[in-house]
Amino acid sequence: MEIPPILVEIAKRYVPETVQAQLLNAKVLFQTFIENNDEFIQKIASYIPEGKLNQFSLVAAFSSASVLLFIHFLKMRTEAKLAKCNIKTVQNSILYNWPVFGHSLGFETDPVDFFRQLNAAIEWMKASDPDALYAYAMFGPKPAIIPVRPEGAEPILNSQTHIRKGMFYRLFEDWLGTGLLTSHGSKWKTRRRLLTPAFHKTVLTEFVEVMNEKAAKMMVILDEKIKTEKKINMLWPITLCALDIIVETAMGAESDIQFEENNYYAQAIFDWMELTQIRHKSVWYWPDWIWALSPIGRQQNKNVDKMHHFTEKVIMERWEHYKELKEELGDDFEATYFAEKCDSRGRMAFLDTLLKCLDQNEIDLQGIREEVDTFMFEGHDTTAAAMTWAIQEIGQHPEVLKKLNEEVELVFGDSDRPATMEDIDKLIYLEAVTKETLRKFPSVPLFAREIDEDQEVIRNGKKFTIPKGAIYTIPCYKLHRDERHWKDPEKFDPNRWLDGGAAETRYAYSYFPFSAGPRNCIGQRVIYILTNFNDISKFANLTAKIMLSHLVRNFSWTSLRVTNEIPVIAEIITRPKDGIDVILERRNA
Ligand code: HEM
Repeated sequence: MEIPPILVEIAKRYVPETVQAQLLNAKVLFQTFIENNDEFIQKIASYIPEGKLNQFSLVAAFSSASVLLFIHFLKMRTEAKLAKCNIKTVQNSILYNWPVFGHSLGFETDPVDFFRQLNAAIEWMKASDPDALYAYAMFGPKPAIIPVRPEGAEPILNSQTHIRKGMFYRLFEDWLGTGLLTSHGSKWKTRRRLLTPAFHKTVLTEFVEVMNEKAAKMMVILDEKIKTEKKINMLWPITLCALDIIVETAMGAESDIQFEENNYYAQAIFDWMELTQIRHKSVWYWPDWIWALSPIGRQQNKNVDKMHHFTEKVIMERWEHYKELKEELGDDFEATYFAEKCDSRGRMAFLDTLLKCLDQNEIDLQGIREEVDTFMFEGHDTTAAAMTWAIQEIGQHPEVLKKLNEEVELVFGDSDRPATMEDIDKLIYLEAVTKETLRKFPSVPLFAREIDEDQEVIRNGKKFTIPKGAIYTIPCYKLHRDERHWKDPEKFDPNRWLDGGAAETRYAYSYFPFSAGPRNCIGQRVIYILTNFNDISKFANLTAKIMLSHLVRNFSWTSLRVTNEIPVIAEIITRPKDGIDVILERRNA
């Protein structure tokens, strides 16, 4: 679709440059929609009787105008209410507020630019009003409320009332159904209670063995790589290793995904992520029926079928094994199965805890699939992203790598034995490195809640009201870098987390990479229980620590790019655009 040159000329002369950019953005969005849905549009057109096009267009134009006017009226009413609630929006030059559609059309389509824009909007709001706790953006008549200071996150995260996830999470349901991440109300409460024992110490101790085994395999792969490649992009090997770990720990399925370049399950997961991110950014794909009819929606269905097929097969095989053993062992079953006979290698998996619930009619097979899929989704990419950023920061700070080398030498000496839980507890500096990495790069950059009741917040004598119906969107990445809470927030400084460091007395909501309150990450219990730490500030990511300790014991490396110059993509997960390149060398080669 071409815009008449006269309009282009008028726009160039009289419309400010920032608004011109937003107009171009809207044009790209519209064109992408037309291109991707050509078939669908043709189909709609085929229903219009021949010769009736003009009449049809008139009725359609009139009805559309009425609907748009109504939406615009609702939008204006909401914005007037927000002004009374002391919540403002950003200047149009940062993010344009369109009639009817609000800010939704003004968001950058490129994920790196989108994230920069969001962060710039938060900075602008803080600079323009030092007392501001929140900013809003409109998605048509629906407001998204964004805390711009950590103090604004506390009332919602801490609440037992606001536990419903934001509407964006619906886009994960084609794969995850309504499992722990996406469900709410009594279903969520029941599932959370059922799943908590899956993180019991006996289950988790088995994981250390799996993690060591998979990390050792990654060392073999890296050894092979450095023979032929000068610079190595670490994102891919780390992601595959994390996926290998979660396939075995969640499902108990023997997995060698790291060595199988074309593994169909891994491929389906990566394709699903990519297409979900496209859907996330494209409002027109949100209604399920448009998505289902669109070519990429159909492609996505195939990915979902593949992933469900894989999980269902594993669940059924393990369930049959469970039932057979139950019959064979009678009264001894419980003690034997959970102690040593879960599979031929005597290993427990999250799935085994769920099978017991199935046996006691507390969950059905579909419920089990939802939860296993949820662990797959939440468990691998989060860890892989954190690891990747840690490797980047370590490779850019030789003094950090030196301290890590000294620490692993002290704990492991020359031995290449697997890491035990006791070893992991002793790696205090490595723990500080993982915490600082998750401060600068929390794996989940944004998370959201749907507000079911008005929530009042009083701060420095000023009252803010987060209205019912708002999507409350928490920019974890930006709040972790708040200059009122962290000195030199852009600096990577693991010393903050050592004894006497600034993090010891920090405000709790200035750092929450695992979220906080009732809907926090159930995966963090892995660390919590195993290490017997009573203080939440002492957790570290077990998987990341085991994988990183293997890496530090075997290799040294230098990062080829400066961290703060790497473009960050923050859609579902915070990751470096194009991964990270390092020069990797065998230690003591
Ligand atoms: C570095 C590693 C990880 C980070 C940074 C992380 C972070 C988070 C965050 C921020 C949330 C809240 C998300 C939201 O409200 O939308 C969450 C939820 C969750 N995480 Fe993790 N996670 C990690 C690892 C894991 C692992 C290893 C598992 C499972 C094995 C896991 C399972 C879950 C589940 C099931 C939820 C939903 C909990 C609920 O709503 O009740 N996560 N995680």
